[in-house]
Amino acid sequence: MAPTAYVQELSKLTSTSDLMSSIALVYFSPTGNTKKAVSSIGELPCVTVKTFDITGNVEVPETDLSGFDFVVFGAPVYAGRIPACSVDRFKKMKGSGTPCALVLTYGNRAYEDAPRELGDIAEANGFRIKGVATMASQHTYGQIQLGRPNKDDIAELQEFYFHMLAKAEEPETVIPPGNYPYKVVETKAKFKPTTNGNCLACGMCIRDCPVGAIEEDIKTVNDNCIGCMRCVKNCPMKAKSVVADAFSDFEKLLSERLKNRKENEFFV
Ligand SMILES: Cc1cc2nc3c(=O)[nH]c(=O)nc-3n(C[C@H](O)[C@H](O)[C@H](O)COP(=O)(O)O)c2cc1C
Repeated sequence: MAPTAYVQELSKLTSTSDLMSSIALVYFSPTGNTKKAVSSIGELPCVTVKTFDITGNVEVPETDLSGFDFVVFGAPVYAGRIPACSVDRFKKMKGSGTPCALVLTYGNRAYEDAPRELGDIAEANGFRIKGVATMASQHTYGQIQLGRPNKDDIAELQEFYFHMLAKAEEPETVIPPGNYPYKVVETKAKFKPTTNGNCLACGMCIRDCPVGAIEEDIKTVNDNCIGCMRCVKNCPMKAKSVVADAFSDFEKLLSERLKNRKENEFFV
C-alpha cells in the first residue's frame, strides 16, 4: 500500500476504532538513525507517544511501562549485538504482557544476534513481541547508505507499525532473528576521536557521551569510549574527528565492502 493510501486507511480505522493510542518509545541512539526510525510511529494519526531516550550517560531508573498500549524498543547493531552499555538500560523497562515491537538499525552489513538479544531482554521483562523491524541504515563509518533510513524506509516502517497496532491484542508473538550463544564481541573503540582547535569548550560532548568517555579537559577520551561517534556527529564546531590513516583506510575498505544496498526486513 502506498504511504498516503495507508495513512488514509488508518484515519478511517482510527475514527471508529480499537486502535491503540498510548505508545512508549524507548531507544538508545548515539547518532540518531534509531531515534528517527522509532520516532516515526509518532507521525501516525491518533497515536500519542511518550519518549524514553536512554542514550545519555545517566542512570536509567526502573520504569513501569505496563500502562501503555504498545511499546517500541529501538537499538543500533554494534558488531552483531546491541551496544553492551545499553543492555542494563533496556533491562530497567518493565511490562506486564505489554505488546511491543523491536526496531534495529544497522549499517548495511548485518544484524546477526542483535534482534534476539533485545527481544530476550524485552520478553524477560514482561513484554510480548509482536514484530521486529531490521532497518538498513547509514553506517556510522565511511560513506554507506547515506541518509538511510530515508523517506521510503520510513514509509515501509510506518506500514509495519500500522499492522503492529492493528494486531497488538492478538496472542501471537514473534521470535526475533538471531542465534545462541550470542556472538562474542569487543566493546571498546578501535578508533577514538580527537579534538581540534575549533573547540570552544562548550562541554556538549561531555554531557552527551553515552558512556562518560570524555574527560573534563575535553581532549582526553578515556577507555570507556565505544566508538559511537556521537561527539563527532553532534559537535556544532566540528571539533571532534578521528584523525588516523588507519581509520581512513578502514572507512574506505568498509564503504567498498558494503556498497550493495540491503533491504529492510519485517518479521511479523
Ligand atoms: C561500534 C559500532 C559497531 C557497528 N557494528 C555494526 C554491525 O555489526 N553491523 C552493521 O551493519 N552496522 C554496524 N554499525 C553501524 C550502526 O549499526 C548503524 O549506523 C546504526 O544505524 C547507528 O544507529 P544510531 O544512529 O541510532 O546510533 C556499527 C556502528 C558502530 C559505531
